[in-house]
Amino acid sequence: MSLLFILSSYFENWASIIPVLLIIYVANFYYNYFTRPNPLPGPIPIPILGTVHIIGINPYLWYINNIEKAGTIWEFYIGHQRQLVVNHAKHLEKIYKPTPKFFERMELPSLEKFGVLKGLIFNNNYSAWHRNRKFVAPVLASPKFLRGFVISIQKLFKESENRWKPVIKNGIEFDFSVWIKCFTTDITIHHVTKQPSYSLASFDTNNEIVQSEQVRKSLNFTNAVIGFITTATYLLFIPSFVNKYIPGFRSFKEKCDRSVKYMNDTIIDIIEKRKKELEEGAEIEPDLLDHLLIAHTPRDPDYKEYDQIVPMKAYEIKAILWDILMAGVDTTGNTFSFLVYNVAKNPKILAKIHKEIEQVFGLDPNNEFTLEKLENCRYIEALVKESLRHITIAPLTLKVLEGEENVAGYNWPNGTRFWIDHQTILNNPDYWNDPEIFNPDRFLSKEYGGTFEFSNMQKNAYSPFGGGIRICPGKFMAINEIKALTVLFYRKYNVELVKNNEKIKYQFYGVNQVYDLQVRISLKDISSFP
Ligand code: HEM
Repeated sequence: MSLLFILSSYFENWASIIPVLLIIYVANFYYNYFTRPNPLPGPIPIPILGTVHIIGINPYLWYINNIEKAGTIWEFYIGHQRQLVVNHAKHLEKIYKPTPKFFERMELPSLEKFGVLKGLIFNNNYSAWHRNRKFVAPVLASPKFLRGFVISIQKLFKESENRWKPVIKNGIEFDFSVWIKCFTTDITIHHVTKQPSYSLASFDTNNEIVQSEQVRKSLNFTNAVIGFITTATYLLFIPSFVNKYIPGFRSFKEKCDRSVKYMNDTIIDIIEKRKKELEEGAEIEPDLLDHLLIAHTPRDPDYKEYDQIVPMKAYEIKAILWDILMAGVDTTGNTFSFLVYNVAKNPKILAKIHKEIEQVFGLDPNNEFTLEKLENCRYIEALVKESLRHITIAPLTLKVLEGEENVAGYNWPNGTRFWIDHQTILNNPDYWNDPEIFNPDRFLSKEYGGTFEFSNMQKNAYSPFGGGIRICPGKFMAINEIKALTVLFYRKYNVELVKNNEKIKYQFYGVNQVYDLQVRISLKDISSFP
């Protein structure tokens, strides 16, 4: 204030101080930039925007164009905040240690008011996060939960098949990237919250399902779920100053806020309704919501009278459901789109899939199958792993350092932000033979006809689900969902690209989002099995 006072006495009015303040701000910004410790390669930032104007919201694309200069660790800026990008597995050793040292993630203060930062993904309070993780992670990985999930997937797929029935004889064409997003949205909403969800029915019927109040509400909710990941990415990469004061950005931010509020209110309604049903004696089902509502209460089959653990509060459950809806939809959906594209391009891989399906499930393309059967699909498992490696849907994850640490040969202060560049690590020729080639055999042992280069791999070179204490808790759910979908499609249908010579199109919005993937689905001649 006193500086402003002194300055104001030199100028005739307040407005004339503004350019001087700006000059001071810019000079201070560049002084800090040019004297920063451990200068690394990266684009030079400008005040307020940082490097967003050069690299957009996908630092990976900037990196690809500047790979020679970048080295194994480089930097970019969001506003005035320095960000480091690590793209070598050898630098991950300390970051993935099972300690809270790299626990913190990005801050999204604009979502604070909705209470969604109190779950897992964006929770930066270690003890609150730890409590939630202990409730959630064991359920998502439990055979009981996964068994029910595999059955739900088959039921939902059957519904789509029934709608295809009248037209499938001549084959059907549609944008697979949209179909799969509807599928993963419905299955996640249904299996996590038990609510009916109609986005797949709406897609299959070209929006001609009966628009009852329930359907309309459900579709609004689905749109909010799908839009949320874009919102979160936007809030993360666009500095808050820009969102607050620049008109176009401000109105977009307000629209995001309305959608987040709608999603928030709907999730609260779902929890309250189910809580009441359970209190009135409804039967417990093996989904996540019921589990979280009853855990450590007298209705919990493992309940002990002197249990010290306090049951989950509604606000904690809300934040967790929010997380799962956000993390479970686009991730699996886009991974499966990449898989479908790569299988369509590789007839030899398709033949191996058919062979394994015949061995494990026999020739009946309508059999209901179990989680245990899926576990026997070694080739399909390798195929899923390779899909996650070749173009990984989560190319970047952020970890924030607490305290000081030496990473990549440099000492870094408290609060340093490390982005792990999974896409580059998963495609580094130092770790992978011909990484650009889509080859599931690299994950398969020699005994099963593979090359198994995976077994000699550099530590941490394969971490599409992240690593350390915050490794993805939905890993088994995702892998089983993609495996089940692979079986359901390829045992019964031909899945071809409409434009076979076109490359897959995708863009980074929080995850790599595939778009405009036109496919043709037709009934397979079952006798064509090898
Ligand atoms: C192909 C599918 C998926 C991929 C590639 C993926 C990848 C990731 C990655 C890279 C992280 C960050 C881990 C880290 O910080 O080191 C993460 C976190 C997370 N994922 Fe997934 N994920 C997938 C599917 C799912 C599914 C299906 C769910 C839930 C049903 C889920 C729930 C979560 C949650 C809750 C977190 C935050 C964990 C925490 O901070 O403690 N993910 N995932």
